[in-house]
Amino acid sequence: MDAISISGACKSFGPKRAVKDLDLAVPAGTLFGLVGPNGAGKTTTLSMLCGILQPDSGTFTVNCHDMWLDPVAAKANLGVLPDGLRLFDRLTGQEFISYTAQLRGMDVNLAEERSQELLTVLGLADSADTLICDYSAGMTKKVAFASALVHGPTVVVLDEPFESVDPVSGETIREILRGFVRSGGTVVLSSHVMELVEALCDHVAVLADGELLISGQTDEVRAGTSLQERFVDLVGADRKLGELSWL
Ligand SMILES: Nc1ncnc2c1ncn2[C@@H]1O[C@H](COP(=O)(O)OP(=O)(O)OP(=O)(O)O)[C@@H](O)[C@H]1O
Repeated sequence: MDAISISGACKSFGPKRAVKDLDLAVPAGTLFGLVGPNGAGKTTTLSMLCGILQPDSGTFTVNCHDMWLDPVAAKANLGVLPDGLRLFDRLTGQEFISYTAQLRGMDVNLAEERSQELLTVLGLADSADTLICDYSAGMTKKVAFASALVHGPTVVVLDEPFESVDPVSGETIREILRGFVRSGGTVVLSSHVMELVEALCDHVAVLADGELLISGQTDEVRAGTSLQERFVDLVGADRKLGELSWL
């Protein structure tokens, strides 16, 4: 069964066709990496999937619920770490995670308990009572990550979850995600770090210029080489362009 299914997705911004008739299926219980060059359409695709950005056309389902026809059902078991979305930064980390949990209908005591647990696991216990506006970029990312998990979703969509995050916290996040998938959850994440995606994700899709170039098990996509090499081959980078004669 597919936890996520995208079919015929299109989105343009004026003349720019950011996503072009994209089909993508994410099997349940997988750790799925979405990679692509800058401007490939990753954030646009994930934003449409999560109900943040209105698509021009296409269907987006989460756990068989249509995100745009039945958003309440589709979002019920979904956790989202969006890229660049503002948090309520006049709340402390503890308040924000707890508030998010309560918006999800959780009991206040459980919300407080889980937010403290998440802050501790993510190394933010000492900053639990600091306002988010005073957090560093990595701390803010970790609080947003915690708020994506606090209600115990079955599917999580994470746009660049490792960006700005220190190596120790990065390993903690990877451990959390591996454990989540072992217990039956599904993860979709975008990243520019090929080594990380190759080591962490069992499935990967490569997007370029709004189109899906390849999708499948990581070993199939790698095709006997490294994901980095395969990615560069697929997106057709001209290595000579990296040479600056005057430098
Ligand atoms: N709100 C917007 N208005 C106009 N153009 C946009 C908007 N959002 C995205 N785009 C354009 O759509 C294309 C896809 O952008 P998107 O952010 O989805 O790419 P991405 O793969 O997430 O890139 P990156 O890896 O750099 O984060 C880009 O050409 C971008 O300039």
